[in-house]
Amino acid sequence: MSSIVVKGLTKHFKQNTALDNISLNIKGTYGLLGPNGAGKTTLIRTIATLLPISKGQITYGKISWEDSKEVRRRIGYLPQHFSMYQNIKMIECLNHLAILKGVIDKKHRTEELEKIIHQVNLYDHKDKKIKQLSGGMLRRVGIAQALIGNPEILIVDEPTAGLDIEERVRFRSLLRSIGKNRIVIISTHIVEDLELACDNIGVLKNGKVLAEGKRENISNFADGKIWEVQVAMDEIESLGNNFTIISSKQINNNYTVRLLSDKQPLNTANLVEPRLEDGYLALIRNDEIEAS
Ligand SMILES: Nc1ncnc2c1ncn2[C@@H]1O[C@H](COP(=O)(O)OP(=O)(O)OP(=O)(O)O)[C@@H](O)[C@H]1O
Repeated sequence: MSSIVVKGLTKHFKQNTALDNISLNIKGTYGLLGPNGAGKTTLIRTIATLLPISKGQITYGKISWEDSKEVRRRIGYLPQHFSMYQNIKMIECLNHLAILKGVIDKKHRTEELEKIIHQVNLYDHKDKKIKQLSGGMLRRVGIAQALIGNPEILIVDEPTAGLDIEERVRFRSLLRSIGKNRIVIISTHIVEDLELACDNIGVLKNGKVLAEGKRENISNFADGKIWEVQVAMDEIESLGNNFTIISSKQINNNYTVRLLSDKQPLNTANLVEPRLEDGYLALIRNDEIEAS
């Protein structure tokens, strides 16, 4: 499978630089991670051909983004804010979108939609009106419409925003299964979304690429810097003043605190294996130190 190669992409909105000369190699299930305003949506919308390229280039095998018609045939897109007509049945809605996408033959369309709604686990709800669906179901309808035409590239922007924990977990494994035979780009600022769903990660901040690589390579940015220590509740505040606390968990009267520090924070602290979230935090913190 080819990768999407982004080279020297730059995007300005008047004085605001949303993307600053970024280069990426997007393959497999690929997570775009970055804080608010990093440039994720701008990049995603550019890859989806919704924003023009003024500087830089994007290619996929022999296909260049200059030929937006060729690119669009290969892309399915679920935007951050996805909504549909509230008063029609979900299956009718998908049928309508399939016609708009050019799946004209009725038999073929019916078969394809049936396959897709099974794939996204919505078959039992196909006759419900859109307004009767939960947030998670609606996101899955969003994926269903993006899968029409069996695109080689699927792009999803903030896929789990507004979903409860159970729906999130379900949605991540759905993305994982869909990504087996195509490129799936997932943009998010929720690290857990990528921990399970993605093999490759690009980290953006302020329109720049901070790092790109396999998930474990990103985790390794925090190698030797993640500590776990047990403290009493009143010690947490002073720890927080001196170190970056990643998480804390109450166990009986004590707390197990996970924190980021270049040096052993307390004699009782143990070094632990970094996760993706830790590597991401280490990258962001390094960038802040360098910028100050
Ligand atoms: N249409 C626009 N006009 C002006 N500035 C814009 C526009 N779209 C994005 N920007 C700016 O470009 C930068 C990148 O925004 P973008 O939405 O791509 O970031 P993001 O990583 O998706 O953030 P979020 O996670 O908050 O959605 C921000 O500073 C934003 O204010």
